[in-house]
Amino acid sequence: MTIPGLPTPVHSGKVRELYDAGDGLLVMVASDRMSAFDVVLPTAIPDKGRVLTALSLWWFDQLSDLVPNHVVSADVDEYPGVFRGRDELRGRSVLVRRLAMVPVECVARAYLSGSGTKQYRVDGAVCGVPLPAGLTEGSELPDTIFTPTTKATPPDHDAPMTYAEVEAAVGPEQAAELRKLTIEILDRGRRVCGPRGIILADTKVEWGVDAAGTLVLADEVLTPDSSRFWPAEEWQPGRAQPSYDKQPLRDWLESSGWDKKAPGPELPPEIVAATRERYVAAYERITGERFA
Ligand SMILES: Nc1ncnc(-c2cnn(Cc3cccc(F)c3)c2)c1Cl
Repeated sequence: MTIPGLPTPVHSGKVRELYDAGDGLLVMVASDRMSAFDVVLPTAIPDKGRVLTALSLWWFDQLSDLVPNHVVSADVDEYPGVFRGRDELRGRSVLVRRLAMVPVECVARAYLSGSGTKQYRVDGAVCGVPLPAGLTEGSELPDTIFTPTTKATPPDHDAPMTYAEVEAAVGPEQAAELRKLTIEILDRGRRVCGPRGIILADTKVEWGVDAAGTLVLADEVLTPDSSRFWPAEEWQPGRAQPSYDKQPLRDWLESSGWDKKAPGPELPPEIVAATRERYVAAYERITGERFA
């Protein structure tokens, strides 16, 4: 989504852009683009960017007693320069302070799934963390574990890191803080989501360091794009769990005969509507607030 009059993004993700706003500031923008099975689909999901931005901001606020964060403002009328008042950014962007990003994708897991299950089946461990025997896809773990990865540049994939490798990368003090805080964030997210019928299985957070050397929570936090959200009433270890937000889309794609190596197909209106509704429902159930 190139926005006229804005500079070229300093980073373009599958569904997001990052702009330099000068004076040590960045503008993060969440688009309505949807990706599935690692493919960006041609059909946008209306309001997806606004819902995920609102949810992330709500979590930053919920976590503000635990950790400082990079948010400066989410009011586009307060943004600097060419970003100020731009309607294309309203509700789907955040003005943040530029940090020195920690070179580790900080993942915490309370359930075994995806790449974690694959590692477990080979090693009986995930990122070097030994797990009990007898676990399967979707199993709840006895404790929340820290399972970091490298920050690979596409087309390379993020590679699992052992805790010793994190210590070598950032030093033992910061490694201990990354593990403790990342686990605490997932545990807090679970305490909010669980009673509302949503299993928060895992999450990925990104950390930066400010000029004072303090760890600051950056990027997005506890959204369906950075975490696995499962409907609790459908939890069944032993198979891939349905995704709270993506399942209607995944089911349709699988039934449509789409070849996952081919470009993504256009989505029928009812699948777009069902997907939008899942994002809005997740926001309203978690925050207890109506999505406007
Ligand atoms: N506060 C910060 N300071 C320095 N760097 C970052 C940073 C770099 N990359 N990313 C990931 C990303 C966030 C959004 C849109 C994208 F395209 C990519 C975040 C941040 Cl958030």
